[in-house]
Amino acid sequence: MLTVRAPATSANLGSGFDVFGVALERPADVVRVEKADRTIIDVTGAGSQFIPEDPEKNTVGAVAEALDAPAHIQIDKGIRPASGLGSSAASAAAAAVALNQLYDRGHSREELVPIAAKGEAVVSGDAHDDNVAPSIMGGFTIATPDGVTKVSADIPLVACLPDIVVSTRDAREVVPDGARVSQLVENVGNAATLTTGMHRDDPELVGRGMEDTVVTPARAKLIDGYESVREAAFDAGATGVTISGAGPAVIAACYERDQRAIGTAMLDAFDDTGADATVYQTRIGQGATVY
Ligand SMILES: Nc1ncnc2c1ncn2[C@@H]1O[C@H](COP(=O)(O)OP(=O)(O)OP(=O)(O)O)[C@@H](O)[C@H]1O
Ligand SMILES: N[C@@H](CCO)C(=O)O
Repeated sequence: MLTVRAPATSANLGSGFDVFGVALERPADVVRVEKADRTIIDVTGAGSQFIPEDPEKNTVGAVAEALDAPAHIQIDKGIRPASGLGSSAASAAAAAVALNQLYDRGHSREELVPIAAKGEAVVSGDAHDDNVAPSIMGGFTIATPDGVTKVSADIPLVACLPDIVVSTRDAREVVPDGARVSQLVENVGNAATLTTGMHRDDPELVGRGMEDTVVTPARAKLIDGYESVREAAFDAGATGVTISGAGPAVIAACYERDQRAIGTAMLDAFDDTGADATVYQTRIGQGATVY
């Protein structure tokens, strides 16, 4: 039996749609694997009642198939599904790392990224790498078709997850077909600012670079209270606020001294809309860990 813990992640960070991602110190999924004649999946933990155990429908099934590594796979969910915190990706990332080692396949962490992304294709119809890359490799990652670039940044973050569900599949439907050149120019500036901030461990630059006028406004409509939560987080000291992944979680970059106040402000703002929420005071963390 081999055990791997893979962290939650926050993709996009506003200006880096389908490219940027960060590993979060917490929460995380824990996956245990042992060799078997065919793949059998058991799921327990947060939101497990909504997660299929059929290998054709669970993200880890596609990973076992891609690695030709049939196994009994036990998933203990620490990350609720349809959260925007890379729940489906964390299981896939953990399974990829675990099965690669169990079957001695010899893939590097970077090589495991597109393999784990096959799991994402099962649930969202699209094999985007921006959640699996940081969950496997840790830090801040830039995932492009040419590979993954990683920066080991240290930035405090607050993630606030309301008690509502937004599926990635639905949130991808509202992504606009195009953007104006002025928006492209703005996003290039923001993405470059954010990347520089990651290299310098600078929450101001990272926060400023999280602005996006293309995808985020279209998706904000799917999250009741998003604008007021964002405003409350800024008022409490956040340096940047955006939708985490496909939502409904909202992520704020900040200085450590402001984390608690920002968490409380976001919770209160969701509460005003009638939604319960969970706050994670977290920071950029490491990738999947083998026990
Ligand atoms: N191992 C798994 N863990 C979580 N969800 C899974 C898993 N396998 C299949 N699913 C399905 O994937 C969907 C959740 O994935 P989705 O991408 O919508 O959310 P997410 O991973 O939390 O969000 P995001 O990618 O925006 O961070 C649910 O329908 C769930 O049943
Ligand atoms: N980049 C993806 C992340 C969620 O899986 C999206 O925003 O749709």
